[in-house]
Amino acid sequence: MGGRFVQMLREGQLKQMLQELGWIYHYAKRCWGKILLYLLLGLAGTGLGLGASLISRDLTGAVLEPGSPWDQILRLGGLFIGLGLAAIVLNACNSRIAAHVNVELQNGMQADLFRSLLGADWQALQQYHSGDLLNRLTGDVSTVAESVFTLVPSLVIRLFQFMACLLLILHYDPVMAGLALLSAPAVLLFSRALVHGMREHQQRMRTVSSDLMAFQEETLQNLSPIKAFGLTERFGQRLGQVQEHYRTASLDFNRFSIFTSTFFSLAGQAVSYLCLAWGAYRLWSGYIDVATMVLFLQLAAQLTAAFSALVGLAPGAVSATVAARRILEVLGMPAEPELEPEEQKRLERAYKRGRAEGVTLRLEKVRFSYGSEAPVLQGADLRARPGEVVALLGPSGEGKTTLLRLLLGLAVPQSGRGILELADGEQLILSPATRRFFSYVPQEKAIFSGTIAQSLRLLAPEASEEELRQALETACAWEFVQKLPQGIHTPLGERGAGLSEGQNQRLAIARALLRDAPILLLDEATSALDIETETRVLRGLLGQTGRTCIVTSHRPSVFALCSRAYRIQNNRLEELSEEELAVLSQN
Ligand SMILES: Nc1ncnc2c1ncn2[C@@H]1O[C@H](COP(=O)(O)OP(=O)(O)OP(=O)(O)O)[C@@H](O)[C@H]1O
Repeated sequence: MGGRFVQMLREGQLKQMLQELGWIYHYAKRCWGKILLYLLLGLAGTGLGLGASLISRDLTGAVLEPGSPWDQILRLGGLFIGLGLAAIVLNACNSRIAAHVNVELQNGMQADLFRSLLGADWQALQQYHSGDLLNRLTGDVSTVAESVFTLVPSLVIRLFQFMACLLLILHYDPVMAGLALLSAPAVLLFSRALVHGMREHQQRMRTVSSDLMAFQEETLQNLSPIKAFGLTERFGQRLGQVQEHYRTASLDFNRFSIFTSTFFSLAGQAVSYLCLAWGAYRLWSGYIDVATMVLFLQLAAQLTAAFSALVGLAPGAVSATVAARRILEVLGMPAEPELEPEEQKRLERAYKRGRAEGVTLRLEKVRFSYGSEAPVLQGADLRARPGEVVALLGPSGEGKTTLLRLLLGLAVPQSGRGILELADGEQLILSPATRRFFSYVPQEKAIFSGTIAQSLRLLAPEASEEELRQALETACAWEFVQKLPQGIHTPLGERGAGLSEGQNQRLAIARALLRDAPILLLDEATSALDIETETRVLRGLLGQTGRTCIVTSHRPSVFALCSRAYRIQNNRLEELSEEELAVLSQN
């Protein structure tokens, strides 16, 4: 046994499980008082139930006994009803406590996980499917929260029952106690294989349920193209395939569970028969009387039941540790670096100056690749001064968006550096902390559900209605917003549903303007607009003095408004001459 234990320890499995249990304990600790109260009330409820059974016996005896005094019958009857009512009240209290603890634990874990996801390194997050993360946020969190509540009290109660029975048997007959414990070595012997098998099955179950959620989430996100391409039938079939994986994993797990529970039931039954045989022998030999024999049999049965119940807690515990591991995995993702308080103060001061005097953006010899893939950029140099509008152009997939991610500190260069330079020459290395210098209009739809005003105030919570109107006017959005029946208070659906692509883009531009940051990044931000509206939007935007602007686009109409341009091609960033830019603008 010791060898197996050491082997498990060496493999790290036990260490991992202890780490997971420790983490669950860390959460359970927050609600320790309530869990204890639940446990005590639960035990009191059990006591009341037993008391009611004893009183019912006395009450029946008193009713059947001719000439029993009425006041005794009434007293016992009152007591019986009182105990029944008290048990109902206790049950209600416990159900309330359970709800409190469950919600508290679930919310606490979810909030931590959510915070960790939002603060995680962007590149690390790319490894996960959002459906999988959603499954961890909901399914895994709920599994762990429930386990804290159901497992801990059950474990205490069953252990108490087990020890009490064992001590009683030990008191009357140590040999019988030894026999009753015979199934324990079998359990310990198989515990490693059992726990290992259970974890494997649980992990597989969690993975397939994540796949299922990821598939459903992606399907719902893409309902329009699925319908447009007539793919509803195909997606129905694909759901069937993913469900088939889920079904196979569930049934395999079920087979494993049946096998293990049958094994333990057989072991328990064999032990009961042994106890029965031993008791019969002792009775036959005249060592014990029939009453003691009956007591033994009852205690042995209870002991076996408590033991089976304890073993029965294992799947729940393993499921909780597997879910905890999946949550810990996300919590353990590398976080974006944070600044020291001194650095933070320096950044605050620099930000104020940057807003007033403008900021120069520089990339120096930057090399970047996604993971171990081929580099997207090598030796990239770029400079954009305050008041300049710099275009980034290049064939699709060459790295324009990637370059903006580097500027935003989402992606981190493997070598070289990105710098923000203030008017007095002070330099700040690009990082997540320097993101506040930027306003950004992404390529994809990025309007949240809620009213137009709520969406705009996301970046400027204090903005007045007049300021919102001005930003909408600059982005050429006011012309359609003012025609909406509820104006800026018009509610929008998911990802700005209810507006056209071009209208969504103009809202995103207005929102970016409200941020009032010294650098503006536009990633194909006007691609859905007609040339005339695009020119008006860009003129309004770029006419704002002092801002440093970087614009990615494929359109000549955009280049005509730019001061300088860089082309990304074959992993290189090359500045265009004035003549080249002029030729491009006229194409
Ligand atoms: N998250 C990512 N993980 C791995 N590779 C990526 C990721 N995003 C982009 N890439 C790869 O990096 C390269 C540059 O992509 P990027 O989106 O920067 O191109 P782009 O020039 O903006 O394209 P487009 O004009 O089509 O928007 C592409 O080859 C793409 O496959």
